[in-house]
Amino acid sequence: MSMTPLDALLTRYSVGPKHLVEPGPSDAQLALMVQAALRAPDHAELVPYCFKMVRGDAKRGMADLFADAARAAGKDEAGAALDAERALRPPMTVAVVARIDLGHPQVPAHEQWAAVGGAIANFLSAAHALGFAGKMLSGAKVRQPAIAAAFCAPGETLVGWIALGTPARQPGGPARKPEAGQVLIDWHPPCKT
Ligand SMILES: Cc1cc2nc3c(=O)[nH]c(=O)nc-3n(C[C@H](O)[C@H](O)[C@H](O)COP(=O)(O)O)c2cc1C
Repeated sequence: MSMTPLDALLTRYSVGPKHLVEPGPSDAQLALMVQAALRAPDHAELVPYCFKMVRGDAKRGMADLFADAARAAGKDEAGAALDAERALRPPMTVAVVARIDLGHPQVPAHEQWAAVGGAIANFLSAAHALGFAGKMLSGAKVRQPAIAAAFCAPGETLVGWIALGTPARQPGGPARKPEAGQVLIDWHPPCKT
């Protein structure tokens, strides 16, 4: 039975790299995820982001960067190996890079960040609708100069990485979330004094 679009939105939840197995998405499936990301609201259609696929030999290169960053942060070889493993484990990793135009005449930075968030959410929901799972991850690594420079041009920000693959465990339903009523509230105009 296929999932309705609303089912996909209501049942998506993050699945971490430990629980992701092959297969990862095909090129055609990745293109659908990116098309879904591009449907997110985006003031003035700035597209203030891009997705960088890490696959094949690039995975090893990212693992080396992660290991070097771990050593630079004072971790021992076991810690460096653990960080390298984070790059190698998921079937596929997609780096999310933001390009926020701080001087845009109409669109302030927070609206551009909202577009980035919408794109990430749509990307993950599309992955889920296609039978995959994933998790957006960041951590201090995104600010590590060598890692940031490896993924970003000047002025860009490394938001983090989406680990992607097939979920290995039975879907257990979405993570605990607030009731809708906690975030959907009636607005009232301020009282005139
Ligand atoms: C930009 C961004 C960065 C994130 N970085 C991390 C992270 O480094 N570690 C982590 O455990 N969760 C991180 N999260 C949160 C997870 O991706 C996930 O959304 C959270 O665990 C809630 O699970 P859910 O998506 O099933 O609601 C990040 C989320 C976003 C949007």
